[in-house]
Order: sequence, then C-alpha cells, then structure tokens
Amino acid sequence: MASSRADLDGNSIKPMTICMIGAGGFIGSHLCEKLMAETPHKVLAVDVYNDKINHLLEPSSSPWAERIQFHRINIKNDSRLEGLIRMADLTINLAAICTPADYNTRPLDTIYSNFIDALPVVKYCSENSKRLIHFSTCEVYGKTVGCFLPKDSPLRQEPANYVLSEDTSPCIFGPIEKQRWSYACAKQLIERLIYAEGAENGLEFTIVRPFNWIGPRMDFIPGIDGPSEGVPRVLACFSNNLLRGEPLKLVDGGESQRTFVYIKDAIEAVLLMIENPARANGHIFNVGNPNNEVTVRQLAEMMTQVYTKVSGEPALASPTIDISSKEFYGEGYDDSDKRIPDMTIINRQLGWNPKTSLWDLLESTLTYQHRTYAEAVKKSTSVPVSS
Ligand SMILES: NC(=O)c1ccc[n+]([C@@H]2O[C@H](COP(=O)([O-])OP(=O)(O)OC[C@H]3O[C@@H](n4cnc5c(N)ncnc54)[C@H](O)[C@@H]3O)[C@@H](O)[C@H]2O)c1
Ligand SMILES: O=c1ccn([C@@H]2O[C@H](COP(=O)(O)OP(=O)(O)O[C@H]3OC[C@@H](O)[C@H](O)[C@H]3O)[C@@H](O)[C@H]2O)c(=O)[nH]1
Repeated sequence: MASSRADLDGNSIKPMTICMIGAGGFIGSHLCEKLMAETPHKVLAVDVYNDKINHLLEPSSSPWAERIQFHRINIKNDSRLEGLIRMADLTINLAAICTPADYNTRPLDTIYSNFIDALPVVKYCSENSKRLIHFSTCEVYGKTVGCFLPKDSPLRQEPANYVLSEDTSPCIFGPIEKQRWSYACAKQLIERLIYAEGAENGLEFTIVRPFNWIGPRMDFIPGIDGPSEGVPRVLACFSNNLLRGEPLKLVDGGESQRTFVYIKDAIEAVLLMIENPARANGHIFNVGNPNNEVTVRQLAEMMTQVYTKVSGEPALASPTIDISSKEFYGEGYDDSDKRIPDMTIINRQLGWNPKTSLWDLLESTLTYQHRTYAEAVKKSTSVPVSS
C-alpha cells in the first residue's frame, strides 16, 4: 500500500519496521491508526494495555493484519525489549506516566517512568545504531520568564519573555518541594542524555515536545473506563463533568493559559519526522498550535457551549466552580503559566503547520465523548428502583 509515496526531498520512502513503545496510549493509538491506514510500514506495538488499539489488532482479516503485532511488555523488566529494538529500523518511545495528578502524589513512579525506565531504550538504540524518536514534553520549559515580571510590565508583551523556543528558552522549574516538577525534570534529564548520546556516540535521534495534544481516546472517564477516584488530564476531567451534568472545576481560578492542538494535526507532524530522517535527526521539535491559546476558564466555557450543541443537553446555570490546587491535586502542585510554541524549527525542517481551530477540534472530540460515554454514564448514575 502507498509504497510509491515520496519524502519531502522527492526520494521514495522505503517500508520500515517501527518498534513503538507506549503504542497502546492516546498518542500511540492515533499514530498506529495513521501508519496502518496510510503507509506500508510495520509496527511492533509495545505496551501493557491494548484496549485503545484493539480495533487495529482484530480481526485478523483486516488489510493491515500482517503489519501490526502487539507485545504485552512492561519495559521496566522485560528482556525481550532489546530484541524488538534490534528487529526494528526505528524506535519511538511514548511510554510514560504523564498525568499531572501523579507528579506530586507519585513522584518516585513519575521519575522512574520518565527517566530510569527510558534509559535502556536509549542504550539499546545507541548500542545497536538504531534511530530513536523520543517523546518529551512542553513542560520542560516550565514557567515563562514573563511570569516573574510585574503584572503591568511592558516587557511581558515581548515574545522573548513568553514564546517557548527549542534552542533559546531556559527551563524554569519551581523548588524541589513543589513535586509537580518531578515529571518535567525527569523529561529534561532524559533529553540531555539523548542529546549527549548523539554528540558523543552518534545516536540518530529526534526529540518531540508535544504542547497539549487533545482528541478522542485521551485518558479515561473516571468510573467508566478508569478508576472512580482517578484524575485524568483537563480534557477528560471537563468531559467527565459535562457527561455527568456537574460544574467544571477551575483549579486556582482557571487563569493558566494553554495552546491546544488537535491530535490528528499533530500526528501528521510525527509522520513527517518518521519519513524524513535527514530533516528530523538531531532536532528537538515543538509540536503545538500557537493559534489555539485560551485560559483554562475560556476552555471550560467553550467546552460547555460545544457540548450543549453536540449533546442537545442544556448547559448548567453555573457551569464552572473554583477549587484550590491543594484541594484538587494535593500538596506540592504548581503550574506552567503560559505555553506558546515557537514553530520556526518544525516549519523550516518539515514544513508542518497545524490546521484545526479549537472550536472545530472540540466539536469532533466532544461528539466522540458523547457517543462513547453518555449511555454508560447515565447507567452508572441511575438509582436502582427498590421493589
Ligand atoms: N498528550 C499530550 O498532550 C502530551 C503532552 C506532552 C508530552 N506527552 C508525552 O507523549 C507521550 C505519550 O503520551 P500520551 O498522551 O499518549 O499518554 P498515555 O498515558 O495515553 O500513553 C502512554 C502509554 O505508555 C504505556 N506505558 C507506560 N509505562 C509503560 C511501561 N513501563 N511499559 C510499557 N508501556 C508503558 C501506558 O500503558 C500508555 O498506554 C508521553 O511520553 C508523554 O509524556 C504527551
Ligand atoms: O479539572 C481540571 C483539570 C485541570 N485543570 C487545569 O487545566 C490545566 C491543564 O491541565 P492538564 O491536565 O491538561 O495538564 P497540563 O497542561 O498542566 O500538563 C500536561 O501538559 C503536557 C504533558 O506533558 C502532560 O500531558 C501534562 O503534564 C492546568 O492548569 C490544570 O490546573 C483544571 O482547571 N481543572
């Protein structure tokens, strides 16, 4: 299939085998879908779960049955990992604990998952001269320089004080007791290690810094396909509130700003990295949508409007409620104030630009959430009638 496709320099793309670690997660499931539907590449899909890619694994009569293989492996302790990396041309590492509710409450698991568990992957790629695409995060930038300036300072308006650039922005984290930064710090150290493997041992690598990719299959709805007490990322938290007809909870007033990019746009960028190694190797790429910036409060308001449209359910009279970060996340939470990605490098190297507006991506995502979960939520909340 599609074997006559060409890369950005006009060379034909040879089919490759990709070892994808964390393939059963949100991003992995979309990347597997894209690779199966539009490319001739093979995927060795490694994860502890496969619910989000089951539709690709079954039935065995599907057109791509020969091109995707699931390996239920915990990379913490499985000697089969090196063999899979050796069989592949390229390894993509997505495996991580990456939900903020875990960073301050399970800091050890967070650091082990994002740093220690990634070490063997880097080592096997380096020792076997295999290319690596590693998923880092926009959180490595931490806070912006601008947030330390007085609220009325004109310097806050200077892009250098808030736009996050791969080659020039500093990484600014809070103190150690703010354990929120355990994740960002572990991701930063693994980036530095990969970069050093490139510099000293010639590892061919690409580092991806996703800026709040969102869309269908992100995380879980508590009490439906995840633990009732679990706290997923904001898209799933707000979806859960909307499905249950509860007010959306704004942490510390919902003043933090984020830029959201549609998962399907972002996956296009990853495919360009996969198929254009000469342009992607040795680079760190921001992948986000600078045009989709909102405060969390604005996100809550827009999601409420969109959900009313797609579900036909009326909005609540008071659709949001404020909550302190201590009450919501516990001790040691802290936040990134603002996240605008500089798009210069990805634009220059891969010619990639995001396309989907925030309204449009929320419309397709909330249509999916409503279709997938509304019935189950209704059943779970209906009180049984006693005879
Ligand atoms: N979604 C985003 O917006 C975003 C933003 C920044 C960074 N990232 C990074 O992208 C990557 C993927 O994120 P996602 O949103 O798909 O998260 P996800 O939690 O949906 O996916 C991660 C997957 O890794 C698997 N995994 C974790 N530990 C494992 C282990 N020891 N062995 C095998 N599998 C393991 C999990 O089971 C899960 O399926 C992560 O590294 C994350 O830090 C994502
Ligand atoms: O119910 C909620 C959930 C979250 N929030 C707020 O919404 C904002 C976004 O929260 P998310 O859960 O999406 O997580 P963050 O954007 O802070 O971090 C994410 O960014 C990049 C990735 O590495 C990770 O996926 C994650 O760390 C935060 O300010 C958070 O405090 C709410 O106000 N209410």
